Amino acid sequence: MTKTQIYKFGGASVKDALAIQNLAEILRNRLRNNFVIVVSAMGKTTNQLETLLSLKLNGQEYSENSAILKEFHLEICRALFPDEHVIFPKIENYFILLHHELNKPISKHNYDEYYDRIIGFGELLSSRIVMEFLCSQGMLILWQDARELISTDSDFRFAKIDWVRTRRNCQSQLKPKLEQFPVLTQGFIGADSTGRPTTLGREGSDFTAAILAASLDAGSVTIWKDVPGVLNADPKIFKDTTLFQELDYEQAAQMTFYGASVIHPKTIKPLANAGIPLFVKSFLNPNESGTKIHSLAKTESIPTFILKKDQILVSLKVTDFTFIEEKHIHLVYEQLQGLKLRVNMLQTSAITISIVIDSQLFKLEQLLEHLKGDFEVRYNEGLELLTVLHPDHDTIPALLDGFEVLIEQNTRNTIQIVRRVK
Ligand SMILES: Nc1ncnc2c1ncn2[C@@H]1O[C@H](COP(=O)(O)OP(=O)(O)O)[C@@H](O)[C@H]1O
Ligand SMILES: N[C@@H](CC(=O)OP(=O)(O)O)C(=O)O
Repeated sequence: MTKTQIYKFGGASVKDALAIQNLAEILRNRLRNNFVIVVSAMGKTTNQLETLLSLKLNGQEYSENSAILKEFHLEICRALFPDEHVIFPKIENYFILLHHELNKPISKHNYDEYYDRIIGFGELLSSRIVMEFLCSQGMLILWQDARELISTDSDFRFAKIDWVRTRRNCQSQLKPKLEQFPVLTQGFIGADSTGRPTTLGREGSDFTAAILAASLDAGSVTIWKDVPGVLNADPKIFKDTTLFQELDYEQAAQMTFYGASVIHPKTIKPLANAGIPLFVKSFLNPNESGTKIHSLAKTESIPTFILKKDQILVSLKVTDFTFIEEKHIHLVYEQLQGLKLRVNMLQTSAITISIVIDSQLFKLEQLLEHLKGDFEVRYNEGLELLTVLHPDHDTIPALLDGFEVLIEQNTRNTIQIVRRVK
């Protein structure tokens, strides 16, 4: 039997009717049995659902935003389907369910669980629309609710995978279907052991594709993007980028760790462990080879630039005339872990620990609250963290033109700079 192939289509590849028609063309000659299609929410739908949530949290009116989101999906459907198509009542139905959920009470304390009940509607809507469109184009495909496959713990918004149960679900529920038909499902969403919806972290649909691949012993995963493949920098930010034809799993994992957003950071590990190749290809030029990420004996080291925006630099100074010791670092990490915050950069001096973290709703105030008893705390928001892997030192000054550098860290293979626009 041929091995399963997995295609993942992200928000940009399903952002409007033309994009969905293009997706269908990509699939037309490639589709076969043992084929899983994973889709994300359309365009910026997840951000819009986050806006709905914050309006609800602040007790503000959200009905207009919800109406705009519904109209966005209906307009795409009007361009793809005849008026009487079943998709229209289905969309109505999803919005009734969404409002039913939004009518429930929300607070800071149940926010994460509430978030996961709401945010997955983007994927549910897009997967229905794409599935119906593919069927209307003569491609018979089964729709699968990913929450029946992706089993997680109850760590809402950042749920961790229960690999044993997920594998069991995939083998017992998905595999028999795949022997007959291609299956389309949602990225990003799962459910805990009691069936409550969970999500895998923003941009987690790439990770879903990798989880399904590992659980099905798949032959390959292809993620379709609006770029030619993995480049040595984000082409939306940097000029003159170079395409990697191939990358070793480790190189790719390192790039994603520092924030190369083209692939979700958790995607590489399950694929590397199972030796499943990952292809990153352009949905705009689907016949181009893109980037193949697999096990390589020899790797190329060209300068690679990664920029993370919305960073916060927190400086923690000891107040009792001691010097920084392991116990201080331990304390800081313990608080960060409790708040599910990752350190993007750490620097210590005699009396100060400096950490760089992503800006996240509520998190900074909670962190400051927890640490103010042990440290004198200062922070700077609105910063950028620039990481250069395999730096060519001549190019660095140009990257700092017009910026103020707050901290900098150099190793032989990596430079990290926290900068702010002057
Ligand atoms: N090193 C890189 N190579 C290619 N694209 C990159 C890189 N770093 C960041 N990107 C950005 O990743 C984007 C594609 O990822 P993403 O927006 O998450 O896709 P989708 O949501 O459609 O799956 C590109 O449009 C590009 O701006
Ligand atoms: N829709 C979710 C999950 C996701 O992975 O999306 P995308 O594939 O468009 O990055 C998000 O925006 O976070």
